[in-house]
Amino acid sequence: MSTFAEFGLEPDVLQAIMEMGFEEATPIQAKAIPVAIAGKDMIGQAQTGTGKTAAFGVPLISKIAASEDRIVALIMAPTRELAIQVSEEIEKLGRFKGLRSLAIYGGQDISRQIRSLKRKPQIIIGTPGRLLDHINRKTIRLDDVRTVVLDEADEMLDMGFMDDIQSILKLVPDERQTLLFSATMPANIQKLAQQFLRNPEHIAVDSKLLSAPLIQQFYVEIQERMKFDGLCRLLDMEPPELAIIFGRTKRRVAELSEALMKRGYACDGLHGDLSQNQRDTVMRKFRDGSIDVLVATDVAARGLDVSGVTHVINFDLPQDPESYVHRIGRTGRAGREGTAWSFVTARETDHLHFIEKVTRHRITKKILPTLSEAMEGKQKLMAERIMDTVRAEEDVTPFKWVAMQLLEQYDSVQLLAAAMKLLTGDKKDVNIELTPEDPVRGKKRKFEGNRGGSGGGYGSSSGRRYGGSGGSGGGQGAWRQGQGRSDSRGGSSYSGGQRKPYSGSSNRTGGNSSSGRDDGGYRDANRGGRPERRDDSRGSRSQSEDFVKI
Ligand SMILES: Nc1ncnc2c1ncn2[C@@H]1O[C@H](COP(=O)(O)OP(=O)(O)OP(=O)(O)O)[C@@H](O)[C@H]1O
Ligand SMILES: [Mg+2]
Repeated sequence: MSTFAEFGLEPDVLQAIMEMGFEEATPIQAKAIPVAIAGKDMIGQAQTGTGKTAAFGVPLISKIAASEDRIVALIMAPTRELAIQVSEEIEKLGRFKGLRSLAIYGGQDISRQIRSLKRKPQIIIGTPGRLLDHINRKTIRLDDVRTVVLDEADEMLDMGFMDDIQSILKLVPDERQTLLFSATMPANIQKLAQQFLRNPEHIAVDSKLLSAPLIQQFYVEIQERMKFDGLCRLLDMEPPELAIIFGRTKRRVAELSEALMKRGYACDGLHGDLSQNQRDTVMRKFRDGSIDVLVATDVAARGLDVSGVTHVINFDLPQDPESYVHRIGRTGRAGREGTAWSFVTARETDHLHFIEKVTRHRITKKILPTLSEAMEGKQKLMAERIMDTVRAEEDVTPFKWVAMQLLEQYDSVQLLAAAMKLLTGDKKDVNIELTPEDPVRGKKRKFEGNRGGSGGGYGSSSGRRYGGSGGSGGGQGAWRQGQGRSDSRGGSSYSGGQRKPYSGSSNRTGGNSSSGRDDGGYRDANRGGRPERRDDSRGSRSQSEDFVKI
């Protein structure tokens, strides 16, 4: 099973899939779509970045009639950014059917959402806190819901949404289909599944491998106070196309992004203390390439799909192995390659080995690049940019006269070197001091990973590897995105990153996550700093278009 046509989808849905540039189904899609179309409950597990959204999105869209004027499908996701992203994918999938969907999340003006609800969307994609808010206000009724999807269900539980999810699910008729998706399935998910899924089919791809071959994983042993300079060296040596740097706490993220800006990097921070407007702006800047470095708490660890992320750097090690997998899974998506670096202090080496053990992946130790290696990397990049401009025969006429004058007076090498120094925006002399973080202390718990599949059991799936040697259905795991989705962002300043065209083989998986996130209430997973606050429901507005006709 490899092409979407084989699922017997209606032409409107097939056309949408083609326009999105999907040529072949990914392995999880190949397995999950027929089961979901058959109406069965399902627990779907596959590595990060392998198309789980469409795996539930395609069957969901297929089942809804455009004439429907009630809410018939409900998708729950842990964070606002994820709710928005999933709703965008659902919107694309349903475009030609003329369905309506609406993202409902905290931090956005509720009366605006209420107005949008009057347009009778058939599909709601929401974070649990705000959903419950609407249910209590009777602005959302779930009486007609026939399909429920829990995306990143383990994370929602981790964030303390169990009660909210239970309250919501109790209001959905029993005669429904429930689908649960994540890259990782820790033990607590079983509880939820037992309670709310009926004879679920366990669909897993490569469940034995929690590793991610398309993501190169490295770690550096480093002292806490050396981390910042180490980070700058890494960014200089291997200039990313886009990079996400994870910090443990909101304070950490705020300090770090400010420090990087001071040193001349195009970066911004994302954490739960920002208003929805600010969060939207940061994400937009990252997606369109006006910044290349996003510093974030775990609010960005789950599900976020930004094409062109070549590097993930764990400035602070995450608390859970699952979180590690989800974090690094922000790169190496849709068959592309990526690189993950983790900073590990001496007292955290045991924790790193625990992560290695759970993810069953060796993380290679590396030594930080020296100052001159880092400088060389940066200079190479500058040279490339200059050469690109020359090769592209860009019009530099207005600069030529002054250039000639300068060349008459000064040595050409001296001149070019000075110009490059200016171009690199090097601000190494800016003094930066970050508040130190305590070393991470792993939760003492037994990891159940994704081996906990009851019944059908995840392990029983043959663990077919797609791409590489294994091939998926049509061979060589050739699923990839065509032109339908932009994967190069115009105007991005970097070209030195190592984004490579899709090359197949990929296996990865994830776990749950730790620190701060979204949605309602508080959550204390951030040691050594203020915990990230979840702030779903009440609050500011968002400028993003929240209602999409699909
Ligand atoms: N069949 C396909 N062919 C090519 N690209 C695809 C296909 N299906 C999905 N994609 C793309 O792959 C990327 C990752 O998809 P998605 O976000 O659904 O992954 P995921 O499995 O949910 O990852 P995560 O575990 O991080 O949430 C997206 O950009 C999506 O558009
Ligand atoms: Mg996902």
